[in-house]
Amino acid sequence: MTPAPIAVALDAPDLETAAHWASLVTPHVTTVKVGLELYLRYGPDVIASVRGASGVRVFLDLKLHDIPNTVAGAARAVARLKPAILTVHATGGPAMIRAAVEAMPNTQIAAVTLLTSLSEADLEQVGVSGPPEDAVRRLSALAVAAGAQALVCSPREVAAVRAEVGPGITLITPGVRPAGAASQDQARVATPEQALADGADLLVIGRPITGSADPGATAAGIAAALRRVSAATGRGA
Ligand SMILES: O=C(O)c1cc(=O)[nH]c(=O)n1[C@@H]1O[C@H](COP(=O)(O)O)[C@@H](O)[C@H]1O
Repeated sequence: MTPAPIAVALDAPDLETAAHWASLVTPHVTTVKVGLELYLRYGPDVIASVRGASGVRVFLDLKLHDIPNTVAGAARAVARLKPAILTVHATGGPAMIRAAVEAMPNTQIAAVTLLTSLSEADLEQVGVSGPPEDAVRRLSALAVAAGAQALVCSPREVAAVRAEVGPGITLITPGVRPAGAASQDQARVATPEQALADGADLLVIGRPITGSADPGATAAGIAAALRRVSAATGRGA
């Protein structure tokens, strides 16, 4: 069975747990994601540990956000780890995004538009007013013009982003919750099936898989649901 276009967020407090989750889900998904919790605790070695023998694609989610010179240096520092994807914040602006792209020619730089944990009211508080979709579209166009090959947005905006940037850009959606699952600290969410049907190329899913009693079986179940969407729509998986 072809693995599904899912990046499992390995947000674990220790390396053994993260590596165990990775081994359970890798038969079913294309990618695992290492974020700030693991990277800040264990450093660069964490990448080899979760990649393991399977050689699964590793998405390094550091969400870099600084002046262009500092981001270029940080990107050069992690380039040797050969992650498939590295995140930067789109609000860092075009020069910062371009600095990351130029520093990591062998990694897809993914620009995070507006965090999926922010509601419309939260966005208003930080000065982003109006429908989130408008700002997400604007940041997406800016990031792609600066050389980003991938974008991170909520599944609620993915169709609008696809219309904005066309087919060649990888669209990554966290904020994914199977029907009936708690949204936890995520605000702009949709189901895996909806995210894929609306144009997502890679679904980031963490706690609904890693917090379940059997992460391997849960990942397999979501992968099967995505295959049914693909069969019906011709999209993904
Ligand atoms: O860049 C990300 O991956 C990301 C961007 C975003 O806007 N929202 C978001 O939740 N994420 C990450 O996606 C994962 C979502 O995890 P769950 O909420 O447990 O499914 C976490 O590791 C977040 O750090």
